[in-house]
Amino acid sequence: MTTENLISEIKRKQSFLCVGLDVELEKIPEFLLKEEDPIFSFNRAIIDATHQYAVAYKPNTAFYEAYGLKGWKSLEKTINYLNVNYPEIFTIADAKRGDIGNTSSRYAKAFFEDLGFDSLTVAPYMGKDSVEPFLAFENKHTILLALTSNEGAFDFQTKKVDGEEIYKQVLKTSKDWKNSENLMYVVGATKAEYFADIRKIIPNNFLLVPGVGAQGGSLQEVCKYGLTEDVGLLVNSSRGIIYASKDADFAEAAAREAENMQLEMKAILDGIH
Ligand SMILES: O=C(O)c1cc(=O)[nH]c(=O)n1[C@@H]1O[C@H](COP(=O)(O)O)[C@@H](O)[C@H]1O
Repeated sequence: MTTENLISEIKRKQSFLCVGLDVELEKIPEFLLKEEDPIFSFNRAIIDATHQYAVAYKPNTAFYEAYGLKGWKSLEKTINYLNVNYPEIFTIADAKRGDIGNTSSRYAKAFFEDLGFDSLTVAPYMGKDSVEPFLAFENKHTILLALTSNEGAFDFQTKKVDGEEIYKQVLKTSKDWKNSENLMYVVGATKAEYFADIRKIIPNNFLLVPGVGAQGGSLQEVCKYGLTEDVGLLVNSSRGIIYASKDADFAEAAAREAENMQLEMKAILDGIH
């Protein structure tokens, strides 16, 4: 998907919500366990109920890999379901990959070509030659970890090297990589006070912002400095939406949570235009 398509979908839906599909069998309604593929059945119901409020879905592959071959099948069925039924939706494989060049090329082929995701999360730690193989794919997006939502972000990302924080060096250095127009960045919602500085370095790139909902980040705070003219944000919530209820009404409950977030987003967008 092109960035222009993503932006027009955000404007059409008045939403920059990304729903995280982080599925654990222990957390889904018990009656679904009788289905042939409970994870896919759960995802299909969540997607059907929430798609009008969301512009993106983000399965984190850990939750599928944890169930071996069966889990990978559920992931494949989920991305196919999205691509066939909701081609206007932006899809994110959250797998946090990145390795030496020829290995990164294989990861890129797996997620962009074989599975058909629009984007993939990638760790910047191994540098330019580990990320450029992902950037080589046209109309596919590489979402580089910049400043993550967890406590451990302070172990390395905010440390200064040669007078500048490492996360800022990630933002600045990656701008010079080949096909850097295909870059988006992860910035945690729990780090809202950093958004103003981040926008000084990358005024226009899309940011994937996890950490609202279960991790306690604030949508309002993120938007204060994170929004751009083209919105420029995809705000993710996983557990806060998909586990709103463990009963028969789980999909309706998820839809209510997604709608609440969409309405809050619409109000913010109305306020700035
Ligand atoms: O790359 C991510 O999506 C990510 C980066 C980050 O800094 N923090 C973070 O929580 N995530 C992911 O975003 C999702 C957050 O889920 P909830 O806390 O349940 O909304 C999980 O899939 C995390 O792996």
